Amino acid sequence: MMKIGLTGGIASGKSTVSKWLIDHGYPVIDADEISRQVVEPGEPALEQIAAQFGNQMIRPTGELDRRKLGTLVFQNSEKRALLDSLLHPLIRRQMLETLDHLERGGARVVFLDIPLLFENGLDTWADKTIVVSVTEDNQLKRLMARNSLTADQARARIASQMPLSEKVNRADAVIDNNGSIEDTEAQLNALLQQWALDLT
Ligand SMILES: CC(C)(COP(=O)(O)OP(=O)(O)OC[C@H]1O[C@@H](n2cnc3c(N)ncnc32)[C@H](O)[C@@H]1O)[C@@H](O)C(=O)NCCC(=O)NCCS
Ligand SMILES: Nc1ncnc2c1ncn2[C@@H]1O[C@H](COP(=O)(O)OP(=O)(O)OP(=O)(O)O)[C@@H](O)[C@H]1O
Repeated sequence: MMKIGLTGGIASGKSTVSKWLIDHGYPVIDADEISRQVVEPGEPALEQIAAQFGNQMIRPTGELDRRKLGTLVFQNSEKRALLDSLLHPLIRRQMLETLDHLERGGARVVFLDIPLLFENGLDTWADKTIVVSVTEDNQLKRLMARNSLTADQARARIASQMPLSEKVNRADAVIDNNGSIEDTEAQLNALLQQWALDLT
């Protein structure tokens, strides 16, 4: 089974690319989605977050207050490291389980949509890597719009990751997502053909 690591900078367009892949029948393991599953009400990780970061991180509904925790960890790297140390082992374990399941099911290819692929050395799991890239200006604008953040808040989030330019340098292939979605889809199509991964 060929494993393709899919990454980029925050708000560079990974989810947009992932959605296209899923719509076209490819299996995608989404680390962000798993990171939400492991903190659902009743999960031990949610209790650990309450214990380490305070009960004010849990909403009256019993769910994690993602906005509040995000505001804290993206302006405090020690707190972010603490959160990462709680969640990353759980996320990794779930990803490995799903990989195993897909492998047993005879999948030919799987995409690993992982924002911190290079930061956490998970590119070693992948046969090839794709980075979804945008200019700093587009990244900032899209992140501010999507998450209703100020420019300073958005810059802090961008700064919490490896510079996108460095990810581009490490990638086997780069998708430029500055243009229209159709532009991006055309690049993906071409790449999948080049790598002989088209399903048609
Ligand atoms: C801090 C949290 C609660 C904020 O939640 P929120 O719903 O606002 O954001 P979401 O989870 O959709 O993440 C949005 C993007 O932020 C970036 N990001 C998230 N966590 C981190 C992190 N620890 N370090 C650097 N970038 C991160 C990623 O690019 C991600 O795609 C959440 O991101 C979280 O639990 N992060 C820790 C787990 C993690 O590392 N997730 C990302 C990779 S698996
Ligand atoms: N080609 C495009 N043109 C205009 N807007 C776009 C384009 N691609 C993505 N967007 C928008 O930019 C924002 C970020 O895209 P997306 O959520 O796919 O990024 P991401 O890399 O998955 O982000 P994160 O790392 O935060 O999960 C979204 O609001 C999305 O709708």
